[in-house]
Amino acid sequence: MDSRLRSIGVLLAGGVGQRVGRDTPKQLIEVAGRPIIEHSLAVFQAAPEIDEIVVLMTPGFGDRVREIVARGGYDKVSQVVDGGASRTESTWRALRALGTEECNVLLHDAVRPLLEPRIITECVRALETHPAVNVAIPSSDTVFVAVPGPGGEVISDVLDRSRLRRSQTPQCFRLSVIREAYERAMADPDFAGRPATDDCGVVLRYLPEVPIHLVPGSEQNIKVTHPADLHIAERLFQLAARRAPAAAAGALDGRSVVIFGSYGAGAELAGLAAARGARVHAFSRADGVRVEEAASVAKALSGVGSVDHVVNAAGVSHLGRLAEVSDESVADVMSVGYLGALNVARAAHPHLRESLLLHVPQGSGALHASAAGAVAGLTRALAEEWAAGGIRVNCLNTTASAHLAAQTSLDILISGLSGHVIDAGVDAP
Ligand SMILES: Nc1ccn([C@@H]2O[C@H](COP(=O)(O)OP(=O)(O)OP(=O)(O)O)[C@@H](O)[C@H]2O)c(=O)n1
Ligand SMILES: C[C@](O)(CO)[C@H](O)COP(=O)(O)O
Repeated sequence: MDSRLRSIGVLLAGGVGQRVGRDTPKQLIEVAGRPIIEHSLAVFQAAPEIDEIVVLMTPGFGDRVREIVARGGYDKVSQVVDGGASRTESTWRALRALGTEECNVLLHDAVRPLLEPRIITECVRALETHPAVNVAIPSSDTVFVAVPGPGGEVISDVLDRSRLRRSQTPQCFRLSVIREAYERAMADPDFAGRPATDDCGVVLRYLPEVPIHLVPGSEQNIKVTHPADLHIAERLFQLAARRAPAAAAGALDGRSVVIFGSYGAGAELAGLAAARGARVHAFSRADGVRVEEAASVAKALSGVGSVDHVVNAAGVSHLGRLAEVSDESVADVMSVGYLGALNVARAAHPHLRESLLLHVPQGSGALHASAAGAVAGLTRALAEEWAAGGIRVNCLNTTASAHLAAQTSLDILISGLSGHVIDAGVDAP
């Protein structure tokens, strides 16, 4: 088979998200600082195997997707097409929009935003030798058949779990194969009365002679279906950021990074960022820059001009119970710990191109906790306020060593996350 076929990612986003129950379709809800569909778009855009992306969007919301595409520079997107009344109708519309030239088609639920690049790579590789490919994971639950019984439902059969798999997406096909299956389905008067819940189901029913090869999916590749899935997805994105390997050399090539606070994590981060290609500007009290003074921060930043990332690692730590706190400690924690973060954010905004990262001051006790809570709240609110401008805002809350805090900071800067308060825990023993 021809391994040089073009590969087209189709994002199925034509649903209304009834089970999530919001006014807007769930694919437009923000998780980890971006609309869910944008996470999926970003994965397909970044995949070297993908040549083109077609989006099937809920009628009436196409312009929202076009805005996301334009703002994010997702230049592989060739068409945003109105979805149909059901998932299979959306697939059918996508197939009609794809033209006649043979290619690989990867049909993906836009509401599976945690798709791993590895899965796309394996699917496209599998399509070199298989005309149909699905992504699946074993079932950890026992699955049975329920039938109507006295007073409700009863179990009629318990299925053999060792042979059961849970179907995910992308579901991937040679275009001629999936088109043939759908043409037969659309010509079948019984199809509407017994629709398929996925595209492999259509191929299996109408082209049973075509084997559907399986590629291992991932437990993280969840489909946001119910309200609780929004929280699970948010948390999974946070964990992914924490697990990300310290950014590779060159990850910040050509980027400018301003760091306030030149002790501990600030100093370590300056070294790590420079080693990864960034132009680093570090400011501290030693240079006469005091984050608690708005004019001082603004002056430092105006000398730098446009900047890709700004990190506030300046903070005063405080340990102890409120009953034992001195007036001086209260003033320090509030002015450096909280007001400092606010000043850095306000002064950075006009210069900022990519992201702001605020370190929560370290410490313990009620005074510390109230300042930490204020910085976390500031982060979440700013992430929303600045999202339209494409600027991400995150916050790192850690008691780890300066080195681990700096590594985690670097991972957050390049992660694409926004609106996260990342608890980075402690160093591994
Ligand atoms: N008419 C439809 C219905 C669904 N989908 C897409 O198929 C994926 C999986 O569908 P599902 O989770 O069922 O989404 P919704 O149909 O939006 O959800 P619900 O059934 O709760 O309304 C989603 O990305 C969804 O947007 C689609 O493209 N066209
Ligand atoms: C395609 C799918 O995600 C595979 O698990 C699933 O069948 C879609 O079902 P939905 O009811 O449209 O969410």
